[in-house]
Amino acid sequence: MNTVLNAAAHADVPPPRFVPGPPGTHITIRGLTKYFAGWPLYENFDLDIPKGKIVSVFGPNGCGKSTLINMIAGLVPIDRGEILFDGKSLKETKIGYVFQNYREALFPWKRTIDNIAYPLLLEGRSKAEVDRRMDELVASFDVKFDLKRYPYELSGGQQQTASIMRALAPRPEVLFLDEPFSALDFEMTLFIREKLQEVFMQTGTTMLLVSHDLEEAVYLADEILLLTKRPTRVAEILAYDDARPRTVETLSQASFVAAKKLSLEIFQREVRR
Ligand SMILES: Nc1ncnc2c1ncn2[C@@H]1O[C@H](COP(=O)(O)OP(=O)(O)OP(=O)(O)O)[C@@H](O)[C@H]1O
Repeated sequence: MNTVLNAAAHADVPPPRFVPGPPGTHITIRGLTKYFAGWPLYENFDLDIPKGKIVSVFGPNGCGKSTLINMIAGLVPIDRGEILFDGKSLKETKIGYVFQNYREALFPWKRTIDNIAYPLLLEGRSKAEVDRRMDELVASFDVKFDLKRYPYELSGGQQQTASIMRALAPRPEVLFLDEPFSALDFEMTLFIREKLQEVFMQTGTTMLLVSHDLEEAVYLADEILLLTKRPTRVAEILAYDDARPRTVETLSQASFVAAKKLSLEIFQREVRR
């Protein structure tokens, strides 16, 4: 009886009116709800992600940073809600994804060059188009290693470089990066961080970056999205607008130090809550 009454009451509630984001919004998330094992991770979560910016996602352990980008990228199904890219669905949007674990991301049976070209072949590009795009990518990444090698013959940093090149090959509208540096040594982290910044400055691709390292999250970001503990909400969105290219000098600039300090304070406040 109760079920029937509840069902009728539910049916009477009109779905919330879709409210678009402010001008400059790329990704609009409305009413996003996701439960794991009966527990809410996100409940009626709204967010506007700006176009042509790098947004770093930062928050307490297990608050759902990876799940958030995975839901936006369509890798994890959502229970309820709507996610639109410039008003379009995910199916109508070209995206790229860089995984933390590059060792499992590249096809081991394909040469590195064929891994990178793979999404272009999936799109049905001609050989001439693929060759042209590959030349551009090699030039823009200033690749010094042999792309004819298999992934397992490359260093971790070289493999992650190849993963990023593959993700960028089809010129995605949005690039998702889930802790892309966490399996790299310090030298490679610096190298790939600079490459990403260069690519961003060349292309203006919207990027969503999950990072566990606050310095790295702030360094690359135009916005730092700080999340609460679960059920996860937006704690705050901080703008960080130091000029690019950001360099080693940026790290000691007052504006950078202030953005990092404020992010840390919000993070600590949320962890203690
Ligand atoms: N497939 C799943 N089944 C059940 N629970 C899951 C699943 N995926 C994620 N979770 C849970 O959802 C929560 C958020 O996970 P997620 O990996 O998105 O968090 P995160 O903020 O990226 O974590 P971390 O800071 O540890 O990297 C965690 O409590 C996790 O255990």
